[in-house]
Amino acid sequence: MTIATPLTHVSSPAAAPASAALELRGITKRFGGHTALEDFTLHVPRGSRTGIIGRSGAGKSTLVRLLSGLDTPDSGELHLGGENLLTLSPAQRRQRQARTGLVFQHFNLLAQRTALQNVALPLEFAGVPKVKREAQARDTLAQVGLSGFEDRYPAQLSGGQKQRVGIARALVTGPELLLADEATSALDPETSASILSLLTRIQQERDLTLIIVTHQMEVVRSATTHVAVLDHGRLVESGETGRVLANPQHATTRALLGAHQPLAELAPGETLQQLTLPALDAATLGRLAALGGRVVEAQPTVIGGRQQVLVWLGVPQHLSADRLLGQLQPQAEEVA
Ligand SMILES: Nc1ncnc2c1ncn2[C@@H]1O[C@H](COP(=O)(O)OP(=O)(O)OP(=O)(O)O)[C@@H](O)[C@H]1O
Repeated sequence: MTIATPLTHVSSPAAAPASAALELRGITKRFGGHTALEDFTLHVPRGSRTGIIGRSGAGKSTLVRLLSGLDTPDSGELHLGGENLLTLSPAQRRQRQARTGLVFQHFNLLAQRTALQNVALPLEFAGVPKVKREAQARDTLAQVGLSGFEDRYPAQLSGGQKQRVGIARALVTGPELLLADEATSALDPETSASILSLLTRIQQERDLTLIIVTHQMEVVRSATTHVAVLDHGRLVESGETGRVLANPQHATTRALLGAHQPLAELAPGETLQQLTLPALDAATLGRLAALGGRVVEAQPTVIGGRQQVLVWLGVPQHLSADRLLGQLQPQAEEVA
């Protein structure tokens, strides 16, 4: 059983420190009494494809809003290209953050504009003359495989084609950093794979830094060089993707990998449920037994600075996760 010590850098500690495209230091963001990000520190190497993965509620969207300048942390430092953006005036900060290209889950294309006009929009905002911006938009559409689609409206494009337009729009201003927020979550697996290979090719050809925010380990596995695992607003594990996936140290990483599912231990008629509990005490075990469930495996973990127990349960097939949670309240906090 291992309790991971959160690493603060995605580069290997043994390696010479790579220069950072982006560095977050001790970032905390609260909403009222709720802490969405806590003392979050992350070093994103220049020229890497870094995945940031976490379950629902881990803090991914909060992080994306901070990185894209839509929100400000309560404390901490956000260095882009070696400069702490949080010490700049709002206007300077907006100007610097415009160097980050954003790719969205739901494409965010303007329905009344053609593909070409959508891609040209950031250049229009930047005051680039029409002929020049349309030529640049045409070139960028060609780079994402959409030559011939310039005059189509979003409603005339497939999901994958819309996302290609979204990527072209993010690239047209020549950003140093590309931030893809769940960019393939709305797509079928085949289209998702083609968008990930496009992002990988573009990152390599343009030598930019790509950050992929996702809840899917498959995306991390297929498209990233580095990964950071976010859980309850904290960084719990990070490093080179191959190393982390080959030897995940934290229970959350293992749960996301699905690599640590003791299916072999299940009895006929049982299904596996995974819960995080504050403690595995006699009262909880009693409630479980009354429901016909049993503990298959348990391991200690630390979530949000608190000691917890990650428990795999064999439960009767008719027992839904919701009912299980309801019966174990207040002990159970979540179903993974
Ligand atoms: N504006 C807000 N006001 C209050 N709480 C918020 C706000 N935004 C986020 N939170 C809370 O902060 C935590 C992190 O939310 P966030 O949306 O960043 O998670 P996420 O990892 O993006 O989840 P998902 O994958 O479900 O979108 C959650 O507990 C959420 O309820």
